[in-house]
Amino acid sequence: MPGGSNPEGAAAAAGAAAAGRRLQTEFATERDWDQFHKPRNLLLALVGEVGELAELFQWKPDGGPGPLSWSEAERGALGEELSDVLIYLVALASRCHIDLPQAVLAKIETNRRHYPVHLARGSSCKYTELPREDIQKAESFGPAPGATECAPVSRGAEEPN
Ligand SMILES: Nc1ccn([C@H]2C[C@H](O)[C@@H](COP(=O)(O)OP(=O)(O)OP(=O)(O)O)O2)c(=O)n1
Repeated sequence: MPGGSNPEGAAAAAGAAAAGRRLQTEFATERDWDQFHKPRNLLLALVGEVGELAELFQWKPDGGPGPLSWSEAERGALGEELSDVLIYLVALASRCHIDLPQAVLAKIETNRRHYPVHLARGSSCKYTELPREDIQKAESFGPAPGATECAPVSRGAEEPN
């Protein structure tokens, strides 16, 4: 079922994305910025904002406090950069006539198919490396030649972020 076990959450996310797209279209149109918002421009702007997001994390020490413990100012910046990424992503999808909410729901279904709980739980393996005899045949996915099976993730051994 599209939306999986939380259809209300998926519907709310789709509604928020649609509202964001409307507001961003209005923002650009009233500034006569549509001329600057070609797909390539929006993609590069998106990548630039991902870089700004990465800057917030880049010199944090390994094992240091994660984003939940950051200062109020840092968390404010985190919210802004995440928003910039989302705004450009939504604009890019719209400019490319991709129905992003619908595409996201469809992709989540694909992800569920690629990573069945009974095979993927506790494992960080790529789906092509999961031991999936039956699904492998059905979908013609096979491990890459020479690929080694990846080890299940041990919950106790997680790195701090
Ligand atoms: N041509 C533009 C310029 C800006 N924006 C919107 C989308 C982003 O949410 C935000 C990006 O603005 P800036 O380029 O000023 O970047 P920042 O907000 O990240 O500012 P700074 O670089 O100072 O952090 O504004 C836009 O839609 N189209």
